[in-house]
Amino acid sequence: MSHRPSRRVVRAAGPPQSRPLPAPPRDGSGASRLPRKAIVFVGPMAAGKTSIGKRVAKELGVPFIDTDSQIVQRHGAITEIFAQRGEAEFRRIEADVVAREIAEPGARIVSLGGGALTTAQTREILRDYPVILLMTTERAVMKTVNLAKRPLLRDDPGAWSRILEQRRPQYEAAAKVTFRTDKNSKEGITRMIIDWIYQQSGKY
Ligand SMILES: Nc1ncnc2c1ncn2[C@@H]1O[C@H](COP(=O)(O)OP(=O)(O)O)[C@@H](O)[C@H]1O
Ligand SMILES: O=C(O)C1=C[C@@H](OP(=O)(O)O)[C@@H](O)[C@H](O)C1
Ligand SMILES: [Mg+2]
Repeated sequence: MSHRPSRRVVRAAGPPQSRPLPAPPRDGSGASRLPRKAIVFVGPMAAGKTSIGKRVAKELGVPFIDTDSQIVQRHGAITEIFAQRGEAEFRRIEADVVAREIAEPGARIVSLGGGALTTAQTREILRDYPVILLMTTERAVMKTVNLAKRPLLRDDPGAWSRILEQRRPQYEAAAKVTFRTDKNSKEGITRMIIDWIYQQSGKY
């Protein structure tokens, strides 16, 4: 039977802290304390999955994979895929890329697109993975989001909240832990996530 770690929600609150990023353990056990499989970032559009995922991977010294980037490399711009082939075809391509990247052995960070969990196959595969949900607010997103790259928001930025409410149950069911990216600096969030990953030692 697969091991199902208990869910824990970390609500980032309070002022940004100045503690440095956690150093890898001095006994050289850092790598052995990491999961031997993908650590997966999920969450709504522009919550920070790509940017925080990249930082966490760099700090841990493990590969970083962004499934949207993989799709763009193989199939061209996401806006073009949506416009010319439709969202259903995009989801099919996305599900294949996610399945392939998640199946690679060894510690690595895999950041998904915000709609990846709308595919049942992806939700099922992720049940036994350390899945980190990044959550934010429409207010915070509207300050930072690059609308040109996100076809679902481009013509209707207010769709962010409506889409989030539709998907929230899927995000919450998949998440083993949640971090708020609207309440902390990128460095602070990165540090908390790395702490959490090391706390998972031996679970995955
Ligand atoms: N505290 C924060 N955490 C994460 N992202 C932040 C934060 N503050 C600002 N941002 C910005 O928000 C945007 C998030 O975009 P991105 O990482 O592409 O999100 P996603 O991959 O979830 O769509 C980036 O431009 C990032 O620089
Ligand atoms: O939420 C979504 O349906 C989407 C999110 C995007 O990724 P980000 O969440 O990284 O912006 C990208 O996959 C595509 O535009 C569709
Ligand atoms: Mg992204």
